[in-house]
Amino acid sequence: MYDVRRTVDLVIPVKTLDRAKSRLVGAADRGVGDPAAHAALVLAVALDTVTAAASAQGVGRVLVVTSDPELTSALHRIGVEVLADGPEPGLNSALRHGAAALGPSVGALQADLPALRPAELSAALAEAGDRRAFCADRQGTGTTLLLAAPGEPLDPRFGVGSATAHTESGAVPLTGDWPSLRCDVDTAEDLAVAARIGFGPRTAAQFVLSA
Ligand SMILES: Nc1nc2c(ncn2[C@@H]2O[C@H](COP(=O)(O)OP(=O)(O)OP(=O)(O)O)[C@@H](O)[C@H]2O)c(=O)[nH]1
Ligand SMILES: C=C(OP(=O)(O)O)C(=O)O
Repeated sequence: MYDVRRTVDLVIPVKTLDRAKSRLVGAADRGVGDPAAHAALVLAVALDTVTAAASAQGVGRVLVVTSDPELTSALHRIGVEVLADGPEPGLNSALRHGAAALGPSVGALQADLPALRPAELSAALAEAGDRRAFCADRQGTGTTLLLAAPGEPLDPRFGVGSATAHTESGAVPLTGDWPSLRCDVDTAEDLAVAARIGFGPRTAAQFVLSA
């Protein structure tokens, strides 16, 4: 068990399945690039991420911000809350829109963590305590998790170089050894690393299907 002193509501953003994870097109079907195979992979990765996050100690509500109808239906089937994108376009706007619908203690989690272990997310919440904090990706340049201090705005600064941007915004870099929380999948190499950690069941099934 972890010393998780507060409950954090998480917002998880996902583009429409045809636009999301463009650098992974072809990864699920040996380079063919069939749009249906790509959508199925992005869907599986998102569902594995959300399911793991929702079961982590210290996580309260999980809200996915997306305007994708297929993902929305799949999330509703497993009892996950969904909010459509607001009027402002873009990732950080989607995060602010989601955070505004959640409680006083909020965080943002990336949707592309197919090997996520709930215990590693709980450990990150425990290390953060009541501080504004973030977890960098395994390359150290991006961000997989941003936590606002209780009662403070999320103030998300995701995008290229977000680890630096979050540090400059006063967020403490979390230091734990959490390979599954740090392994977001943008490239085929990231997917290979996540596979070695261990995919969640839906993502694993995509690769069995394409084998
Ligand atoms: N709801 C919502 N989610 C977004 C938006 N833009 C990006 N995201 C999500 O935010 C996360 C990071 O986005 P990006 O790094 O821009 O894109 P990506 O889908 O991860 O990958 P690439 O297409 O390969 O760049 C992903 O889960 C995206 O699906 C947006 O406008 N609305
Ligand atoms: C948007 C980000 O991630 P990625 O490009 O890895 O999806 C980020 O790390 O801020």
